[in-house]
Amino acid sequence: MGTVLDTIIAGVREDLAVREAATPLAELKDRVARRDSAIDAYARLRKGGALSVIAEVKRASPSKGALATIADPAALASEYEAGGATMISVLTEQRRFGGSLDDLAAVRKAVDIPVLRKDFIVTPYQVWEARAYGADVVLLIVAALEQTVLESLIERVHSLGMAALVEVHTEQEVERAVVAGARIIGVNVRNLKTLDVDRDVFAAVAPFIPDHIVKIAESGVRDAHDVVEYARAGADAVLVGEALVTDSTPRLSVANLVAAGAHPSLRAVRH
Ligand SMILES: O=P(O)(O)OC[C@@H](O)[C@@H](O)c1c[nH]c2ccccc12
Repeated sequence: MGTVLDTIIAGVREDLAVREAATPLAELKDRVARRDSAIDAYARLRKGGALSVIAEVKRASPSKGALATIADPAALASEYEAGGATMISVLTEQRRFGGSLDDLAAVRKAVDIPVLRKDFIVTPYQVWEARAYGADVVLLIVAALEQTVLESLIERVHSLGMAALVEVHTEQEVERAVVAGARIIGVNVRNLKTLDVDRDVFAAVAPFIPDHIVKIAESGVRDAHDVVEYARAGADAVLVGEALVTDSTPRLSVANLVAAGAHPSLRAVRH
């Protein structure tokens, strides 16, 4: 039996085959050529001493099923932006997360901050697709990719002017990410085999990430306290999904998380 990750990727590949048959790569390339260039997410995340909040548009998850009825993803993203989010993450995987490329395009039109395509990217076609639909950043999951594939996907992402958020779970995966040329690394504290969240994983793995690389703590943020803990452990940014999509006041909640990450007591640990 394969893992949850294997199952998700099998579905992603099936859906991808349908889109590839409908839209040739050449057509995507034409659309990419007509777009404005991507926003420099690396610079935005690096800028300023304060911790950045990346707010996610997430309708469902494999662990919890449906999370929220998001009638208007663009409106939600605008609330996140107004609350002070540095970047918006949009789930585009359909089967388990209920997302779509239409969500990505809608969010892109609504906000002026970088937008991340959160999906299970395994081929260059999906990278072109991300750019064609307006993504500035693409998620690449080390555990899902052979080293040579990871390297070539990072190169493709960079060559299209985008940034790669390279997701890891362990020290060994950090090493693979660094060797492959990652500039932004996210430690996902959700175990992709058991789907359990263990926030201590960030503090255990982050010290192995070199200083020049942006460090993102992914998953499990419930409140300001969790943000402060991740910041103390060296996070430059936190990526928050469930807590925000299930909140009735997302703008205020983002603002609270941003304020927690900017607290003066964190200045000593942030450089
Ligand atoms: O909803 P949470 O616990 O705040 O987590 C957000 C984000 O980290 C999570 O959605 C995520 C992290 N890595 C992923 C990879 C694929 C899909 C989803 C994810």
